[in-house]
Amino acid sequence: MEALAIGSAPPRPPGLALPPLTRHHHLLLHRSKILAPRRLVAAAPMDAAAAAAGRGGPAPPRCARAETDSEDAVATASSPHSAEAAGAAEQGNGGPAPVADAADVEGVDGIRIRRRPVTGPPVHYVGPFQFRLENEGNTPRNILERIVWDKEAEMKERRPLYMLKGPLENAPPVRDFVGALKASFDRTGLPALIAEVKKASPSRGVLREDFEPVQIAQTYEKNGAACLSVLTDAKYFQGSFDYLDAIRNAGVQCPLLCKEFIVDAWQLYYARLKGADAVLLIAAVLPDLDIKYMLKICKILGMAALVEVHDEREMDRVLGIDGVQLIGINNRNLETFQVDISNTKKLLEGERGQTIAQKGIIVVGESGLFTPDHISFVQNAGVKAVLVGESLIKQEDPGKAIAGLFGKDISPVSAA
Ligand SMILES: O=C(O)c1ccccc1NCC(=O)[C@H](O)[C@H](O)COP(=O)(O)O
Repeated sequence: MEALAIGSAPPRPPGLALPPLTRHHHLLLHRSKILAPRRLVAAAPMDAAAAAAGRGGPAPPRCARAETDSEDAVATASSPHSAEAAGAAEQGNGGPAPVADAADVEGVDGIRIRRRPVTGPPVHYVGPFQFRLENEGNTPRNILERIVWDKEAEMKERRPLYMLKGPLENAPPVRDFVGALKASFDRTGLPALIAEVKKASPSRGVLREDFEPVQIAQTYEKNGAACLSVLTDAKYFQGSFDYLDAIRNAGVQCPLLCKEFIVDAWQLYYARLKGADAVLLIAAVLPDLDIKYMLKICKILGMAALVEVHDEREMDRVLGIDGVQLIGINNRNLETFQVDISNTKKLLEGERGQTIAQKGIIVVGESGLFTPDHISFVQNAGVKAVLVGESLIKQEDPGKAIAGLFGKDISPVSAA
């Protein structure tokens, strides 16, 4: 592993040498006056002194910059190429914030998820209450956007990066995630299994009440999983970063994917620190420059990156990025939650499939795989690996369920 580019002394050591993204400058992008459709969504008692003085109480803490500019709704996006302008805006020396339409953001960066909640119209004060109006600007458009907005808020609470330096030096050695997938495919002739340690999900609620992550990981490994995917998001998936080191410390050898909603390079370092061998980068969430930047950090840390796409546009973006080894095609529609495994086939047809083959990229079919027919279908479409959660985790013994999913025993013992 290359030396980590992390310095040692607070508050921001020169050796930290992280590219600008870690500071997450957020470019003001959207000067929207669109207030409709309006809906009252929140009421909170106003600051008593302010009420007595006949003025509004303190503005909610969210998105402070926007609160100071109450006429403007702002959408923000995080990307290195926006950093310069946003940095100037943050320091108050850049004049008016650059203005662009939310649609332009998608057009330029290709991301579908707005990267920070816009605030919409100002708070209204009525007597001792303050009201916030719900509009398209301050309401997540889908579950992924909601998760990502919460994740960005979560990031504000994180420990500073320099505090990870010491523990990172003692992180367990990285395991070869891509190598394990290839070895499994060569051994079985079937898509390598990334089995997901997943207690709950936004679409299905709690999947397994008696959730013992270590036991589940052990039975997955014993029954032929090549790698494991560990959900670390607490709020929506009831996951935990602690599951990563718990599973490793229990002696499980399968490389581990940290299944997180990554919006900040800090999460990459933390994932490694907790024992991850790979991370998920979601193209709907991350602009190309962020993906490139994060791929570089993954390389420095020795981790693999599974870059996830949902549609042709995201696939084309990702195919334009050098150094991508693994592409995950997610069959779950983010708006409706419906899974349609023909999405995998659609995205691998024609020129895209050829480019993927030429580049030697391994494609992972993700979500909604329940039967041997499903596995055959995505294998015929061109995947070399599958990421499976629900159909295994809901079974009494999730490990034994692997043979049912593949239509045969794929455990290493069966091959011996
Ligand atoms: O699983 C969800 O409900 C979900 C909702 C919003 C964003 C992501 C979501 N899932 C993450 C995944 O990618 C799946 O856990 C993974 O592909 C396994 O899917 P499945 O086999 O269908 O459990």
